[in-house]
Amino acid sequence: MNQNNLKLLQKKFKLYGGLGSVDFNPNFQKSIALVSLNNVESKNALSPKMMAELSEIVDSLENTSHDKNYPLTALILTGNKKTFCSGFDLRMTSSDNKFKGKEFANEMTHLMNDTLRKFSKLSLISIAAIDGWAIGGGAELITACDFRCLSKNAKIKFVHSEMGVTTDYLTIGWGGSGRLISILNQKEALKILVSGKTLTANDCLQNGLADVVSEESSYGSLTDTVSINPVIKKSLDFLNDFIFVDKENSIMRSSSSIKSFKKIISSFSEEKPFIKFNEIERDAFVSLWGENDQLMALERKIKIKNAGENKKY
Ligand SMILES: CC[C@@H](C(=O)O)C(=O)SCCNC(=O)CCNC(=O)[C@H](O)C(C)(C)COP(=O)(O)OP(=O)(O)OC[C@H]1O[C@@H](n2cnc3c(N)ncnc32)[C@H](O)[C@@H]1OP(=O)(O)O
Repeated sequence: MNQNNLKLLQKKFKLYGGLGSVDFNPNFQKSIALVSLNNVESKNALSPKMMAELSEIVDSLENTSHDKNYPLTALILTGNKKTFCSGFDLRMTSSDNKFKGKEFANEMTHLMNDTLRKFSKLSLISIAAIDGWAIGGGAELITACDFRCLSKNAKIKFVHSEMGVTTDYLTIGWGGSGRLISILNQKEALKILVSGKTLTANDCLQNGLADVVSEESSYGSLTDTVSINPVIKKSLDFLNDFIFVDKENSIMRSSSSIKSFKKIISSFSEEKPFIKFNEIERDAFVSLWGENDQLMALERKIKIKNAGENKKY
């Protein structure tokens, strides 16, 4: 979608309105942002207004400024109060018939497809911190993240095949099936999508949809005090292992290297010829070589070598 059409859709969806908000905290933790879905009365369903907000946040994410010592390299996507997200806010359909129409379905799928495609291709490492339900469009959202951390009470359900009233125009509309195939495989994705089975944390750990499980679930509202939200805390631990060489002393890995790897990996897709993929990989390598982060890393290595007995290089 071109940028002008996207801006028009964002504007239109803001006017369509609805309850709730998508909140963005770029300085949640060193180098990590937090995006949270807040529409608690409807289990964090996304209203049109929230879709526009999410789309704008994703657009701004690549350029968000951050503490210069800890450039933004990762983000957590979560839902407020013991639920991740229950998909599209179905209350909209009783407030106005246009939300039951094909025109709206078409706009929604364009906006959400664009948002989640961009989200999954961000140069930031993303993790969905999932407590309670991720259902319908909510299940599709978690497929846009690189990783998923589930509480033991999490439930994932691609409800689409069950939605008798709406399946003729609201099929799997936010790009989740393609992404589910790339996370799992065609056979597993087919089973999950067609059966609409509710997947527990254990199911997801077994089939590979979950990367980590928190034995505790969250106790209450989401706050910046991560210690009271175990799913967020577990997600942070998971991310910090990627980001820091030495967590105790807050020594980061090269942020440009992390972001570059994320860009390279997310640019790979089966439709793209390998040659194109190799080109992207090559360009990234050349652009990093000789830059500050690499030179500093080399210097660190040389110091270690000179200090130690191992004189291989
Ligand atoms: C491409 C997107 C599109 C798609 O194709 O799938 C969609 O996303 S359509 C929406 C798909 N989502 C659903 O079908 C989920 C519907 N909700 C449920 O099945 C259940 O509510 C739940 C999520 C499994 C939770 O069940 P439970 O814990 O028993 O809570 P309640 O059912 O009592 O819910 C509390 C409260 O929240 C309201 N609610 C829940 N989901 C939605 C929603 N998607 N839109 C609007 N409101 C929602 C529910 O009605 C309750 O409200 P009150 O009765 O006023 O308390």
